[in-house]
Amino acid sequence: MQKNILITGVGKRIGLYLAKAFLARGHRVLGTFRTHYPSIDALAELGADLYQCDFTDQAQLDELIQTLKLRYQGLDALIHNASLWLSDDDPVGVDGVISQMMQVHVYAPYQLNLALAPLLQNRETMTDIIHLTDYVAQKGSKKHIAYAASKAALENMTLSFAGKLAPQVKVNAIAPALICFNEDDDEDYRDKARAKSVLAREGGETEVLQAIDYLMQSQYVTGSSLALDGGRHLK
Ligand SMILES: NC(=O)C1=CN([C@@H]2O[C@H](COP(=O)(O)OP(=O)(O)OC[C@H]3O[C@@H](n4cnc5c(N)ncnc54)[C@H](OP(=O)(O)O)[C@@H]3O)[C@@H](O)[C@H]2O)C=CC1
Ligand SMILES: Nc1nc2c(c(=O)[nH]1)N=C([C@H](O)[C@@H](O)CO)CN2
Repeated sequence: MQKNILITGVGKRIGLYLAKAFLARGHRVLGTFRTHYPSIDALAELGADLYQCDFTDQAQLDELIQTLKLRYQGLDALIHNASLWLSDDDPVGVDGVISQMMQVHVYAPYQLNLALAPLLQNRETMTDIIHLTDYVAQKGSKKHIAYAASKAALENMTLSFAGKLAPQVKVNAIAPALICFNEDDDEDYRDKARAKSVLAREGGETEVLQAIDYLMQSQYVTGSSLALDGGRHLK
């Protein structure tokens, strides 16, 4: 059965991988993006409905929400993937770092969940909200304090929304550690990053898709967080 699946941050990497995977299965992908890469045109060619929205701009978020509520009757899954990995010493300054982290990882998911809940409740079967958090939500991070705090808030919202939207909507988190390196990560960084977990490897985007598949097919899991961390907590 074709599902309507909203994925935020589909322009690159994990979000792009997920959008392509669900399109290949014949589902209707609604994708939000900030930067218009060639990948956005490729997703449009594949049939995705694409919406440009910078989640740090409230007016753009308001417009996105109004458009989605007007255009779609129902939603089967809302996957909060969009994220910015800013370090605390980013040139934007500490006030810019904390506000962007909260806007992208907390304000936008909070507003989208509340606004789109009626669409998620307008289905015969159970539907899903999935928050992409991070291992550091539970552990903290010395160099990404604001990032980790915002992901911890997103993790906590998983609990609140799971209680609020049950039994129609399941709400779960996926807490990855090392899924995919960035292009500019040098070998020394990569070696050190892999060594942080007992499995000592990069998880790969497929791990995230498999975790989403598990959560979406489940009839009994909500308010949970799936750790995709290679056993990093065991080190
Ligand atoms: N990659 C990894 O190893 C890990 C990833 N995660 C989490 O998994 C998810 C996907 O990770 P990954 O693919 O690496 O993420 P990326 O940082 O590579 O991409 C995230 C996407 O979010 C978009 N985005 C960033 N800022 C905004 C904004 N202000 N408004 C709207 N969209 C925005 C980006 O758009 P743009 O291209 O314009 O910047 C991009 O398309 C994230 O939530 C991340 O925190 C957690 C742990 C490890
Ligand atoms: N939005 C993003 N969040 C995170 C990223 C990323 O590239 N974008 N990368 C990581 C790292 O993989 C880290 O877990 C290990 O280096 C974390 N979050």
